[in-house]
Amino acid sequence: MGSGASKKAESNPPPTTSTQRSRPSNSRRADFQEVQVRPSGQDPAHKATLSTSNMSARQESSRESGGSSHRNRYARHAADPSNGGNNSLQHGQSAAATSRAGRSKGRPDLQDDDVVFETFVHSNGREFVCAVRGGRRYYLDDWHSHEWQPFPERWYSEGRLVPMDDNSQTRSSGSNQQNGTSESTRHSEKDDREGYLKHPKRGRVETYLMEERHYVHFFFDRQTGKWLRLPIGWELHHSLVKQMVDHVEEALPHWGDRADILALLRACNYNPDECIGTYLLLDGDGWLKPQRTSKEARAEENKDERIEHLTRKLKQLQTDLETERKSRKEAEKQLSELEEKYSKISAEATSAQRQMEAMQQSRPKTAHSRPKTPVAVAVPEGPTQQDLELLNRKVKSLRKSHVHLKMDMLRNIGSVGAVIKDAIKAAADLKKSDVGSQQELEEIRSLYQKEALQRRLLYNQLQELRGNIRVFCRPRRDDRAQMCLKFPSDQDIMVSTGDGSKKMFNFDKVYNTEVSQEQIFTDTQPIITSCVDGYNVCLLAYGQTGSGKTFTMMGPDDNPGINIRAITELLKVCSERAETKSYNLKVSMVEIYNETVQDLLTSDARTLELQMVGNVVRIPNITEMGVSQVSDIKDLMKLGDSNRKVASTKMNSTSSRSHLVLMINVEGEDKVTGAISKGVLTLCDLAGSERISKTEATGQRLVEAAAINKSLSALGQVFSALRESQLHIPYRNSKLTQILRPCLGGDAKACLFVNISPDVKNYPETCNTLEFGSNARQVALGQAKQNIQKRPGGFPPR
Ligand SMILES: Nc1ncnc2c1ncn2[C@@H]1O[C@H](COP(=O)(O)OP(=O)(O)OP(=O)(O)O)[C@@H](O)[C@H]1O
Repeated sequence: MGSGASKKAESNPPPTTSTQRSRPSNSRRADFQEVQVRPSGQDPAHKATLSTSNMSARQESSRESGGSSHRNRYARHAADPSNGGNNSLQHGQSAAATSRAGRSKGRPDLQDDDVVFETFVHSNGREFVCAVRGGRRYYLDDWHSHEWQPFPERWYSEGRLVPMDDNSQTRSSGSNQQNGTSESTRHSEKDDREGYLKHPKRGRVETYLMEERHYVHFFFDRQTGKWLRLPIGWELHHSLVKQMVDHVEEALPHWGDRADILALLRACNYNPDECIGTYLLLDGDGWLKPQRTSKEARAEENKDERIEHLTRKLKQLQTDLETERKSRKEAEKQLSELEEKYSKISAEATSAQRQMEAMQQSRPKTAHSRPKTPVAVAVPEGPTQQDLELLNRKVKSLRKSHVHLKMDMLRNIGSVGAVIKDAIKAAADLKKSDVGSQQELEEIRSLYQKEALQRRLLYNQLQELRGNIRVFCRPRRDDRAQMCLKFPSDQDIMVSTGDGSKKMFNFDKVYNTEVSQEQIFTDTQPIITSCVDGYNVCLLAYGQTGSGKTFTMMGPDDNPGINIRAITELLKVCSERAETKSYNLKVSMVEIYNETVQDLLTSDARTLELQMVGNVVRIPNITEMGVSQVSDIKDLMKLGDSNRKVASTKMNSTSSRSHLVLMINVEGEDKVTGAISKGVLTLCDLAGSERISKTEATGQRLVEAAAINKSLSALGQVFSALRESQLHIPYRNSKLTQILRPCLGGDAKACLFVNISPDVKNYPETCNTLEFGSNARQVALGQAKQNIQKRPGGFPPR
């Protein structure tokens, strides 16, 4: 928001009062103006007038009453959707009402006089920082002029108000939900992530290159001692992945190709529902289906042919079988008929035989007893010889076919027996393999136990690979304060109050109040010095004013902090490697004050512009000073320090209201291979994170507070987005997050110091700081990458 914002405000002048008209247009009054913003329906006589003096008086009374422990970043309570959401803040009065609603709901300590910061997103895409105090809403015309203007009534219908903490959510729930970028960003900068493609059916399709964070599945290769990417074929055997693929396959049974499913699952960041959704959304799209190779097509065609051939063969066999069955039935019928006939004929033959025998017995034995003339004897008609022979032949053939049938039957019974035998054998095998599986299971169990042990050993290595932000907690030494801290272990810290409430936090390292500067540096030394090997490294100090951030980062002259020790150590490491590598150390120092980046290594504290090109942040014209010996460092720090704006606050007369960012570029060239490594060490002393009511901020201090609130909220939003692997990481929400982007973008190593006060009076702020640290600790940036190139010239400039 710069001159453009001012112009817009000028072209739509808000209602002004006589007080406003009378002041010079170029006035740099750093205060709220006396205003008359009359909410509709409010009695015109009931004009609230607010001036610097009465604001201060209100604050003083609020502070003295000891009730104002509200932290401005709790502004979200004021816009609780249940209270009507952002858009329900129709005017100053309702803002106060909402504020009160928020107080009664979530923060009983929220006072009417507390300042609530918001962002007004105008429908034209521009954004303004707003502040609500005492039921009145104001907007900041320009970070440089520090002029708070009364919020124009008509703007309520021209845009929306967003509590500062919820910026990212509102952005993504707005009209740009799909691409995750704000309109304002689009208006103000050309975004090279936007693009389009031409789809044969859908026509022009808008595209956006999301800065997505993805899970990547690795396995540990013992041979190389490295974590390698899991091939799809292996991953399909992983139980968790298998479950996901099963889940998708169950929902989309016709898909069939498990590798294809897994590929889309990977693309959907292992979210089966998203995978199913994507498939269903694009199903039927010719583009989605992979092209068949000619081999696959041939195989497919052959398969169809084969199936057809086999079907034909099967049909033929079925017909043959049917014919066979019929003929067998017929043969059986014939057989039974013949058998019947045979038994009849043989019965007849037997009776004819008997008759013949009887006739022969009754014939006279002598010649005279024999009649002289032949007598015609009536012989009963029986089967002839021919008949008998025919019959015999038939019987024989029947016996033959009977034997055939019997053999067929026996053969069939034999094959059924073989099938049964096979089944029994298979069942036995199954039983055996079941026993085998049990043994295998036992082996796997013991293997798992071994693996679990090994895994514990590999945990630290994994942390390194995942790139979790390492969070160190350092409480300030304060001998006069009543301690509210306990240190159960070197990774745990317990915060307790007099009323007995306790909170436990866990960090990578928790120091006690006695820890030395040297010890602090020793613990961060390996991370810091890795920038000599081409890593981007970032160290941040976060905490309320006076908690020891500057002490930790800069430190006093006789007991220096991380900044000076780090550069000294880098010089030492570089000189140790001088035989094989030549190094070049360049230092830049900037301050981010009121959303303006200022170069601290020029006497005029020049304002710098940031350029975001893809993932790269450029700061053209930034002063870079070479450092070759330890004495250079102190001169450089002094120069930067003298240029730094230090605003006094009541809590700490030297407390800084700006972020100090020290960047050390370490470029090394291998004398043998010519390979160039380029690492950047970013050391950042953040502005105090405390609520503004405690610092009694008015006027210019209020503008500073708004800027600090905006940037630290933006840092928290970046952490949250990274932690939740959101599609859009809102780096562009503040200058601080833009500058820190290379350190929080996925290939750097990051360390966060949460500096806290041990004083029981600071309990709420201490808890807020520790919560911020806990959230940051869950952020995984991904494996840090070395920036090494064979030839110079390929590195993106900062
Ligand atoms: N560990 C410590 N041991 C001794 N003194 C300390 C320690 N930490 C901080 N102090 C002292 O406390 C005072 C406030 O510390 P410091 O200025 O570092 O706070 P800060 O968090 O940087 O505040 P600001 O936000 O204003 O920059 C200083 O006088 C500093 O010397």
